[in-house]
Amino acid sequence: MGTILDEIITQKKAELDSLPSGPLKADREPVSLAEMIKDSNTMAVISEVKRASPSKGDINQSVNPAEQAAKYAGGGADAISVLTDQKFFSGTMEDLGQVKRTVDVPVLNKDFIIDTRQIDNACRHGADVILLIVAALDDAALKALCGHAESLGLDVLVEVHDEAEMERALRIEPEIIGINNRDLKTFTVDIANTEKLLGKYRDSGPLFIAESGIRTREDALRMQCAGARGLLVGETLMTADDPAGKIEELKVEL
Ligand SMILES: O=C(O)c1ccccc1NCC(=O)[C@H](O)[C@H](O)COP(=O)(O)O
Repeated sequence: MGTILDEIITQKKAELDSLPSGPLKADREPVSLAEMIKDSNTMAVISEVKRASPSKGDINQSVNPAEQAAKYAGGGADAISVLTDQKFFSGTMEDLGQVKRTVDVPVLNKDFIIDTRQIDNACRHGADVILLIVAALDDAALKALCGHAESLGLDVLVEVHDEAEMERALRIEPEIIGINNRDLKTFTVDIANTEKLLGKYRDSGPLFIAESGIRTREDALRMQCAGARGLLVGETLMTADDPAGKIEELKVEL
């Protein structure tokens, strides 16, 4: 039986031919996530708009993405991540556009990108950063998609979960690597995964972001001690009574 990632990628392939085409916004100047992280003296908190997920089902279906992003920005979010996959996460590209029109910080299109047409579409909707998941791509595709995004002025967050993926990611010399604490095959979440990988790779060059399962200031401190420069936080913020206050709690000093 295939994994959820296999299912999602199959769906993405089926959607490719119906993606809109047309001009890219040639005059726009994407905001750099890497520069934002480098300039910050606290952990960068990439705050996610996430209505639902395969592991949790409904999280916050009634959210207004623009209002949520404004709350995040008010709490000092360094970037906003928008999950745009419709079938598995109940997101849309329109969510991304709304968020981009609301905030000044970099906006990440969090989706399952396997083709340059998805990157073009992300660019059209105002993305500053795209995600490339190493587990979903072979080496040639990873390199080509990264190059395509960079040619459009977009930053790339390259996501890994284990050592083999880290070795593959490092070969393309990315500026930012996200370590996902969620195993996309089993849905097990353990923030010790970031500690384990950074124990070996923290001085290998990229800026590291700890992704998934971050709930408390103590978690943030653990990630900071491990060598991460930022956090990607979804469910904790989407279910918080006071998302801005939660972001302030997670923004630990470096
Ligand atoms: O969240 C899931 O269930 C999921 C399942 C399959 C592929 C990706 C998935 N999540 C995407 C993410 O990486 C997270 O939304 C992100 O890291 C935030 O995680 P969390 O703070 O635990 O909501």
